[in-house]
Amino acid sequence: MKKISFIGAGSITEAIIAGLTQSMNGQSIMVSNRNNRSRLLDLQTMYGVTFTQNTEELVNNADLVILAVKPKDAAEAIKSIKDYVHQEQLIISLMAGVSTESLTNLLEQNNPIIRAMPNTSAAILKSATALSPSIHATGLHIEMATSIFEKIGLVSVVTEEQMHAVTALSGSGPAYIYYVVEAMEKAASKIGLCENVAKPLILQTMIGAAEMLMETPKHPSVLRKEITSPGGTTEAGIGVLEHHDFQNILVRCITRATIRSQELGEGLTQLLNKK
Ligand SMILES: NC(=O)C1=CN([C@@H]2O[C@H](COP(=O)(O)OP(=O)(O)OC[C@H]3O[C@@H](n4cnc5c(N)ncnc54)[C@H](OP(=O)(O)O)[C@@H]3O)[C@@H](O)[C@H]2O)C=CC1
Ligand SMILES: O=C(O)[C@@H]1CCC=N1
Repeated sequence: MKKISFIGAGSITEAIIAGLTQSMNGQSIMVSNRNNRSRLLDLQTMYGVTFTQNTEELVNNADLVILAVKPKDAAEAIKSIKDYVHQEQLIISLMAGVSTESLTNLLEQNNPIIRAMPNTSAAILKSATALSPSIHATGLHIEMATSIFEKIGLVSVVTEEQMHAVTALSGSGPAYIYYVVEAMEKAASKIGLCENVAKPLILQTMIGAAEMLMETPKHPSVLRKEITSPGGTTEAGIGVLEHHDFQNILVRCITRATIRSQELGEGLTQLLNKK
C-alpha cells in the first residue's frame, strides 16, 4: 500500500480522503496544514488518517506527497518541505494554474511531478480527474498517480497546456451544477412547491438526465428536443433561456475560469522571476 502525505487539509483534501478511505486504510494517509490543528483532529476522527504538523515527518513518511494548498501559498508550502523531499519522490500538485516548471523551480530539484485536477465528487468516488505529467515523470509515475485517482473516479491524462481548460471545466464544474440546482430550488419555492416535494424531484431529474447522457449515443440537443413539444411548456421555458443567451453565458463562465487559472499560475511565475 502506497503511503500518501497531504500538505493542506481543506475541501479537496477531505473529498479525496473520504473517497480513498472507502478502499484503503486511513493509516496509510498523513495530513498536515499550517495552523488549524482541530481540523486535523476532525479528519483523524472521521477517516482514521494520521496527522502531523512536522513537515520532515510528513515527507519522510510518504511514497508520494500531494500538494493541496491554494496557489498563493505554494511558495511557502514548498519551502517548508523542500529540504526533506528525496529526489525520486513523486509530488502531485492539485493547485489550479501552477505549472510544473514553477514547482520544479521552487523545489530546486528535478522531482517527478504530476499535476492532478480532481473535483469534490471524489468524496463519493465520482471525481473526474485530469492528470498531466512533468518532463521528469515517467510512465511508472503516471501509473502510480492513475492507480490512486482511479480509486475515486474517472481519470484522464492530458497535456499540461490543457490543464487550465480542465480546471475550468471539470475542476470547478460541480459548482456550476450546484448553482443551477440552487436556482431550481428557488424556482420551486416561487411556484409553490415545498422543499420536501421539490428536492427529490430535482435530484432525480439531474441523475436521470446525467445517466441518459451516459447511456444513449444521442447528442444532448437531440435529447432536449425529445422533451420539447411544439407549443408546450419546455419550449416556453427554454425560450426564456435563449432570450437571455444562457448557453453563451455558460461559455463565458468557463472561459473566464480558464483565464483565471492562467492568472493564478502567472502570479507565481512573476514572483519567481523577481527573485
Ligand atoms: N476545492 C476544490 O474543489 C478543488 C481545489 N483544487 C486545488 O486544491 C488546492 C486546495 O484547495 P482547497 O482544498 O479548496 O483549499 P482550502 O482553502 O479549503 O484549504 C487549504 C489548506 O491549505 C493549508 N495550507 C495553507 N498554507 C499552508 C502551508 N504553508 N503549509 C501547509 N498547509 C498550508 C490550509 O491550512 P490552514 O487552514 O491551517 O491555514 C488549508 O488546510 C487549491 O490549490 C485548489 O486550486 C483542485 C481541485 C478542486
Ligand atoms: O476554485 C478554484 O480555484 C479551485 C480549482 C478548481 C476548483 N476549485
